[in-house]
Amino acid sequence: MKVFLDFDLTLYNSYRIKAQCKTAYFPESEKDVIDFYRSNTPYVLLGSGHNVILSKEFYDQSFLIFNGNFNSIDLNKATGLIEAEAGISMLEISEIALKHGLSGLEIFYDIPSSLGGAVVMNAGASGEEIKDVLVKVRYLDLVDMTVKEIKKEEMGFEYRNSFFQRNTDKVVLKVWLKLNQGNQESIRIKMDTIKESRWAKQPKDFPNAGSVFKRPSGYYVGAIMDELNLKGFTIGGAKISEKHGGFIVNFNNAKGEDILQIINEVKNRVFEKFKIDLEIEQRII
Ligand SMILES: NC(=O)C1=CN([C@@H]2O[C@H](COP(=O)(O)OP(=O)(O)OC[C@H]3O[C@@H](n4cnc5c(N)ncnc54)[C@H](OP(=O)(O)O)[C@@H]3O)[C@@H](O)[C@H]2O)C=CC1
Ligand SMILES: C=C(O[C@H]1[C@H](O)[C@@H](CO)O[C@H](OP(=O)(O)OP(=O)(O)OC[C@H]2O[C@@H](n3ccc(=O)[nH]c3=O)[C@H](O)[C@@H]2O)[C@@H]1NC(C)=O)C(=O)O
Repeated sequence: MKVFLDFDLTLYNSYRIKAQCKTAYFPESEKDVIDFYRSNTPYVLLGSGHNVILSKEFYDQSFLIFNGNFNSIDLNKATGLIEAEAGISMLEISEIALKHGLSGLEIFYDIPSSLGGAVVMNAGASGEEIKDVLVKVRYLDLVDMTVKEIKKEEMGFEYRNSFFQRNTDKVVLKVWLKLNQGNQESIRIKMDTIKESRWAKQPKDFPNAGSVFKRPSGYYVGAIMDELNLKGFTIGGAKISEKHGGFIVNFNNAKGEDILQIINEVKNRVFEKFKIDLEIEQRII
């Protein structure tokens, strides 16, 4: 396992917020992950850092960062079963599925995430979610430091919610997925089409971490921002994207605090006008 002291986290969070941690660990195997939890507390876990707001400039905690490592994968083309470690990126795994003519991960081609992070929050787009292809998960239970397995049916998946979202003392180590035999050309077309439509709608020009809030029942956050005239609303180096109101972008050296202040203001104004209590999707660290 690689270990770094006084580690700069700027390139490890997709908002590109400048922050440092005292120690950063990059595991390469399940043993590395378990060893880390045996010897280090308190801690922060980052998959690929695409769903976090770093609220502090310096962290005393140790960071365990997967960042595309801890990514071994086994694939059985005949059965469509994939067994992969939690650190693999969804981009990599969707490209491997494509190469083997397996369908089911096309939407994840453009969802920046680790496999573990995607399972934790039941990531999805275009009406599909990771739960649709999930079979089971192997995880480290920090309560008794044992490794356990849980089947999809026992994970109580909901929109952007899962057993792991509700139990943050469990660490996803390995994931089993079941894909369908497909046609390589159709898989490629679906991947490209979804990516194209997302790039047309979402801000890709400034660092961001996707949707800030969950969709409130019966509403779209972007449409609410239009109605409240909040697009472009700026605090410090952060602003609500003019392109998609559901995103906050870092356009000029934003601090985590800038993003949190925008969130606060948006929550207040939305509650005032619509009596909706917006729920944050991103993790504040
Ligand atoms: N649809 C879209 O376009 C986008 C979606 N996203 C979503 O955001 C998420 C980003 O994933 P990722 O970048 O990996 O997440 P992050 O690295 O941003 O981690 C976010 C939190 O998830 C938890 N977590 C991550 N990995 C694990 C794991 N292996 N086991 C247990 N908990 C874990 C940790 O919380 P804790 O330790 O507190 O449990 C962590 O603080 C995905 O769900 C992705 O789909 C992000 C951007 C755009
Ligand atoms: C980006 C994420 O996921 C995204 C995912 O990519 C897209 C596409 O499937 O659907 C969700 O966004 P979303 O609810 O904003 O959906 P979109 O399809 O982008 O927009 C919904 C509707 O709002 C309208 N809209 C959008 C933006 C805007 O500024 N104004 C506006 O009116 C659009 O025209 C559309 O009719 C996911 N977000 C959540 C929280 O559910 C993420 O989770 O980080």
